[in-house]
Amino acid sequence: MPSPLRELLELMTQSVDALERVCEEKGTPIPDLDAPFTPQSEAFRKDPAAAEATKVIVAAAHHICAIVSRPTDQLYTFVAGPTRAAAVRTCLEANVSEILREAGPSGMHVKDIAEKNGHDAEKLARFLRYLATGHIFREIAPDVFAHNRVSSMLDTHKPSEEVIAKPESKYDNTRGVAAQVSHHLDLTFKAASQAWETLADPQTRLSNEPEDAPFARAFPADKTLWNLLERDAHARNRFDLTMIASAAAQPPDAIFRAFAWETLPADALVVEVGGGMGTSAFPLAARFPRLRLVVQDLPGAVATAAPLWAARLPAALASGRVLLQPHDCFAPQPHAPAVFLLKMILHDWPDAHAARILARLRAAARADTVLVLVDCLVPYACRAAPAPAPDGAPAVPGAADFQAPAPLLANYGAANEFVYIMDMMMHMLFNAQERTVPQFTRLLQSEGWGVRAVHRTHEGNGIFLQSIEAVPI
Ligand SMILES: C[S@@+](CC[C@H](N)C(=O)[O-])C[C@H]1O[C@@H](n2cnc3c(N)ncnc32)[C@H](O)[C@@H]1O
Repeated sequence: MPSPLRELLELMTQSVDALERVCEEKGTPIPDLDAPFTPQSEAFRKDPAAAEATKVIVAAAHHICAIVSRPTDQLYTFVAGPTRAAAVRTCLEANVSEILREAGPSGMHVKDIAEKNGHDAEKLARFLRYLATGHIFREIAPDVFAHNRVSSMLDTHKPSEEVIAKPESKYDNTRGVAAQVSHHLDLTFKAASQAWETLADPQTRLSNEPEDAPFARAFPADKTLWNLLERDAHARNRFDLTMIASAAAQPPDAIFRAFAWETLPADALVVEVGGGMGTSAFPLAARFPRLRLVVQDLPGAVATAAPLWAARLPAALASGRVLLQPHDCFAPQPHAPAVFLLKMILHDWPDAHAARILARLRAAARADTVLVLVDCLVPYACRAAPAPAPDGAPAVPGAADFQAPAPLLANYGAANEFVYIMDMMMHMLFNAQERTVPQFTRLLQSEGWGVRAVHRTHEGNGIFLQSIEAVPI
């Protein structure tokens, strides 16, 4: 009987073989860790067999580390979270990425980096060396650092002189990942520092109110992230870019697979609740110009979104096909559309609040209204049979999690860690959560919605921004 270590190694070997085979057939190289990211460097992932092989390799590699590492070393991969985060934040906000991009593949001595950004060279070298040890940046000669594929994600692609001179507009008009990292390392990081204090306090321990989240303890004047974003235009802009980055992490046509939009009649009304910058509404309006779309959000978000629409799809607003509407999702819903779309909305709210949002939509819904939720679907870490459908009804298509081959963790372990990271972030920021399919099912049912189908895609690992279709019951 082979040991788990051998079995994991065997899975890894088979997956490396499969990955190399697909990459050779498709002409999509396995990326070079030492070269900066390009969209082409990730092209191999589009193939489902390559994506599956990648997940198994990552999950098996981490699982093997957990078996053979000293337990304290393994523990410290988590204990060191704040230290790791602080090192990334330092290099991000000290504009090291922009400086190193301009230096090119031969890199730059840390004294020259410090000369440009005005920081202490010795300290910068230590942060950079720590990150290089985690495969973020490279130390290519003593104290000489260069980008690699991972560190290049921190680059805004703006001139270093500009971001050093104008830090407040550093993330404006960027493609988003650096802004997303900045948002998390600033607001989420500070909120996370208060997670235990919030749970230790009997006043907040059992509360699920957003005003009692760790965020509120870190930012007592604002209480919620939404209040902070309404008063701080820089933070709002950076947050909106995080949504654009999340959308960019998905294939551009992902929203088209969330629901069969083509089955809607001409002039059908789609209301997107909390539509933000239109990461879904833009592609929908462009591909289905006969649909009518109402994109609702808080006034600050609508004000930021309006010029984006005016620039990208001016005809949509001018013709009245797309309406941007300031609307609080806790207020009565004024429309009875063919489809309500909520993407990354319910994960921002604890159950009681999410139920109130769903109740407003149910009260406004027609008998044939469809509710489309796009959110993460959290898998269990263990092997679990799909939850039985209520009253012996047939199982909901797509409800079962994708499961990894044994002895990997059923949820593909570290390969899917991002969904648990997001779940923790939702806790820190909002007292909210990502949900399992059974949790969504119960929540929806409590407000008169029945789950009709779950749509999972390989690109999202069956987890990231998948969709649930629900109908009035
Ligand atoms: C996580 S973002 C998702 C944005 C968008 N659906 C997307 O996927 O790009 C959540 C959105 O909910 C909006 N929001 C927060 N509170 C709201 C409320 N009470 N009513 C309506 N929208 C709200 C935020 O402004 C933000 O744009």
